Amino acid sequence: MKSYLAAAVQMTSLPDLEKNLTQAEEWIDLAVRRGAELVGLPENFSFLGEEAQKVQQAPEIAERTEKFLKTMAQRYQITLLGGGFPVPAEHNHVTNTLLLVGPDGQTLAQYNKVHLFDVDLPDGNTYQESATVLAGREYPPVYDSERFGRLGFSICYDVRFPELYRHLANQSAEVIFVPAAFTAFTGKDHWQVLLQARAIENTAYIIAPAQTGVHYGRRQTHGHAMIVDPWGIVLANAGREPGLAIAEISPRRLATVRQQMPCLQHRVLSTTVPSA
Ligand SMILES: O=C(O)CNC(=O)[C@H](CS)NC(=O)CCC(=O)C(=O)O
Repeated sequence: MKSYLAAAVQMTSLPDLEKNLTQAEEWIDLAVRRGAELVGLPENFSFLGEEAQKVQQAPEIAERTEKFLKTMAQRYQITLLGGGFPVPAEHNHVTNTLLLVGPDGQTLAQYNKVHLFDVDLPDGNTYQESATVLAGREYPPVYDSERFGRLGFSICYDVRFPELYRHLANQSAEVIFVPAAFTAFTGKDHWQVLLQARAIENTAYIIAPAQTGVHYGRRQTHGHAMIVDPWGIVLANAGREPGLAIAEISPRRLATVRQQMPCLQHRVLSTTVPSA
């Protein structure tokens, strides 16, 4: 692992696959021009729309999205993370699936979102992700990248479940992705705090690509894609407009923080690695 630049993309995805992929490529292109070698796209980057429409279009979305990720990774010679996108599953459901693709176009890691967002918010919006999504049943993997360190994965609402991140830390994760489509309502109070908490308690980098703005109807997301360092410092924050959060991931910084704050060495109650 050497020092490198990572980018968390922030975009306003719409119920329009083609437009979203075009928008995503523009941000990837800019991230690469600015030197990023590891680029993350947010949850639902390729389609964000009505649940029924999502399920109906899932076969096309899944096929085009996977192909897009492989083409982009090869074209720009980067390692690319696609935050969740719908992949057809049984009983007219989909999985909310994340993919990590390498510069040769090969799939390096895959994860199906475990925690589904079934929540009635005080602002009147109701979310019932489980109506269309089949929950993943396995812990996310840690992908050991020689270039980028040990990469851990999660998606959006997962960020509220610290046991998932502790599992990743138990597998020696050093850089953890949290691609999200956080609601505007919860995001203003919870998003940054949760990301910093996950970074601090696991002394790991957090790369959090995000959705922002109004997508359709009353669906509005919080934005603030960010990269947080292992001390909990926000290194980059994309704010509210579509754009990028770019920061250096440094193995020296990681080692320094893990020396200054050796809490991972002081684990008492979760030293056994839970089975998947
Ligand atoms: O809104 C949409 O249509 C798109 N959103 C999503 O796809 C996902 C699943 S519904 N959103 C979250 O997980 C939000 C979590 C969250 O916001 C929190 O934990 O507070």
